[in-house]
Amino acid sequence: MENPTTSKVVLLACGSFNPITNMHLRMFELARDHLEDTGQYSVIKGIISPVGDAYKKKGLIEASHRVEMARLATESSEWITVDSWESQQSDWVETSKVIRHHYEELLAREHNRDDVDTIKYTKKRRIEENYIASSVHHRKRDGPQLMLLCGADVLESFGIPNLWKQEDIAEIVGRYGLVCVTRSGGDPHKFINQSDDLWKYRKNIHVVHEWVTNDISATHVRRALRRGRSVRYLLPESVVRYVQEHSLYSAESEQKNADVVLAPFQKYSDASTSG
Ligand SMILES: Nc1ncnc2c1ncn2[C@@H]1O[C@H](COP(=O)(O)OP(=O)(O)OP(=O)(O)O)[C@@H](O)[C@H]1O
Ligand SMILES: O=C(O)c1ccc[n+]([C@@H]2O[C@H](COP(=O)([O-])O)[C@@H](O)[C@H]2O)c1
Repeated sequence: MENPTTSKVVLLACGSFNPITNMHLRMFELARDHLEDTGQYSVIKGIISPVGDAYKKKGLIEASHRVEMARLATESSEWITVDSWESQQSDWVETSKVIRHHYEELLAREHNRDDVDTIKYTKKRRIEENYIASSVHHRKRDGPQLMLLCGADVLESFGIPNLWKQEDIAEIVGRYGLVCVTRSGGDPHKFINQSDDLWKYRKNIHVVHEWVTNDISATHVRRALRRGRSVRYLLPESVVRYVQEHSLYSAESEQKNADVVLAPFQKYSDASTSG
């Protein structure tokens, strides 16, 4: 049964997912536990949104493979899903626009649910129309919240000059909210404290501490694969099989986009390929 005192939350994670790792999945579990522990939130859904090919990060393999691997990885989850909208866009889409897209979808779905509920209710008790109108209004106000879920490296990338637009950061953190999972080497609390922009919105930033130092990165996985090393237990078994069946991640695939002249938003992605 839904708890009327908690706000429903949908978590959205954006990234390359090249390929999806167990840590990406764990990030969702950690975030859900953390938010629900506060007693204020109920996490109803997680969405993984792999970036499109136009992101042109070095070594980024085709979106169709990355989306399929994410689908396989989440097959057994009751609440984490994959959405291919972002990956299907021909141009790179800024994260603020990806969030907006998903928020609109969420509102549209809520709206449809309200319509269905209203019809059911009207059939049952036609005379109480005023009550129906007010309850619909109330539900909209209390509709699900969408929060961006990321690792500390993404939060810290907010500080890289000319990477993110200031108004986008304000929109993401101020309007939607952020859940940030610690990653070895980073200190999100310190970073928030040192940024006036983030400090302003600190109440909307939920820092989740991962106590088990877990340095799985997609970069590490790709490196192991091109060296013919095992990646078992770093990735879900179904993803390991998919990688093998399609012979993904070789020295050649790592050179994809190596000659691309980087746009400002890609400078971070290149620098982050160090894990
Ligand atoms: N080990 C980890 N701990 C915390 N967050 C993580 C971890 N690995 C990935 N993430 C987060 O998952 C999201 C998607 O990450 P991404 O696809 O860039 O994976 P990555 O492992 O960082 O990739 P790469 O090594 O290719 O840069 C980002 O928000 C990132 O911060
Ligand atoms: O919206 C922006 O300005 C922006 C700037 C830099 C990076 N991003 C997003 O951040 C994510 C970074 O992923 P990755 O794999 O490069 O670490 C990816 O989804 C990018 O689209 C977004």
